[in-house]
Amino acid sequence: MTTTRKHTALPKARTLIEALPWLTRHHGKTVVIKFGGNAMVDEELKRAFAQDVVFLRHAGLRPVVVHGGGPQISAHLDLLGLPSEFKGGLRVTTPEAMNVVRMVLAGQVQRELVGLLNEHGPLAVGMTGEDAHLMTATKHYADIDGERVDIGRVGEITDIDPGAVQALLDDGRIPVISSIARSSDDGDQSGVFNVNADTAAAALAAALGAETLMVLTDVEGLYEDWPNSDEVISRLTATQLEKLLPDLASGMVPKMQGCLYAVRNGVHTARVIDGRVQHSILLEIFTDEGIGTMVVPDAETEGES
Ligand SMILES: Nc1ncnc2c1ncn2[C@@H]1O[C@H](COP(=O)(O)OP(=O)(O)O)[C@@H](O)[C@H]1O
Ligand SMILES: CC(=O)N[C@@H](CCC(=O)OP(=O)(O)O)C(=O)O
Repeated sequence: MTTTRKHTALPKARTLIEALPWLTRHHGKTVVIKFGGNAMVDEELKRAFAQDVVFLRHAGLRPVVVHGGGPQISAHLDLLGLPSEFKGGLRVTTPEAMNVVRMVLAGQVQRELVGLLNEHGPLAVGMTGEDAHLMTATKHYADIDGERVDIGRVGEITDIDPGAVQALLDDGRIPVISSIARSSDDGDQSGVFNVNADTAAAALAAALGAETLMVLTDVEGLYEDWPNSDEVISRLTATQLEKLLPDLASGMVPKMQGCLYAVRNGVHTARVIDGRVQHSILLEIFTDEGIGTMVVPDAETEGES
């Protein structure tokens, strides 16, 4: 090897070695990654996302993908001349809209992610919360200023049966899950519920005993004083987050509620990271330069990357 080649190769080796403690720490651990609809609109980002997830799998972690698709659902409803209305951060879901939600999430967004992951080998298997009783839900009512509001076929998860996901992970596969739940009511003719994907990812992370919940979105993390400042809170405990929850708005509400639920139910860290940054997952897991916001259980004082 010439001296020049040695010089250019060395930083690459250093980067790999920097990852060694994180590889050791995360080996065999389950990571639930929520890929948000707003971070999913860019082709290059989607490809980089798939590469990162496959990298995690080959590095010995057990990644599970739960995907959103809010913008894609809204675009399709718009195409059909149907309205998109949100109350308390959740889509008002008529039975007609429910059909569109299911079609777009399971038939379009999930298929695309499975395809991108499987460009790297026979790894990804798509399913929805309906499959193998993965997610069971009852009707959820929104709480708007203390009032109980009917928002249609939006579900509240009552039970998770993670058996099928565990089996896929044990088989070395990458489960890719759409946030649609079966109804707990056998007499319910419509059969399925629309669940916010952040909520579904958090519930699944807890049920799987995941080490990490990672929520990718279209902002840098949780802003301390949104929309007035772009100061990101880098780390907070469950109790600190609980105090902030009433002041949060729109899409951040289910995200941070999900993070809180996850760390209060056995998940070691819940992170909100910027899905617009290419390879943000690798940066977050394998380098010292953790980005975004990390939520930890109350007892924990020292962080992990
Ligand atoms: N405190 C906050 N910090 C950051 N973003 C916030 C905050 N409060 C509200 N938001 C809004 O939440 C959005 C993220 O939620 P959402 O649009 O549902 O993302 P995704 O499609 O990734 O699930 C941000 O783009 C921002 O507009
Ligand atoms: C009940 C509810 O609001 N469900 C969401 C499900 C998709 C989702 O959560 O997508 P993002 O992660 O891209 O926002 C919806 O219909 O938009």
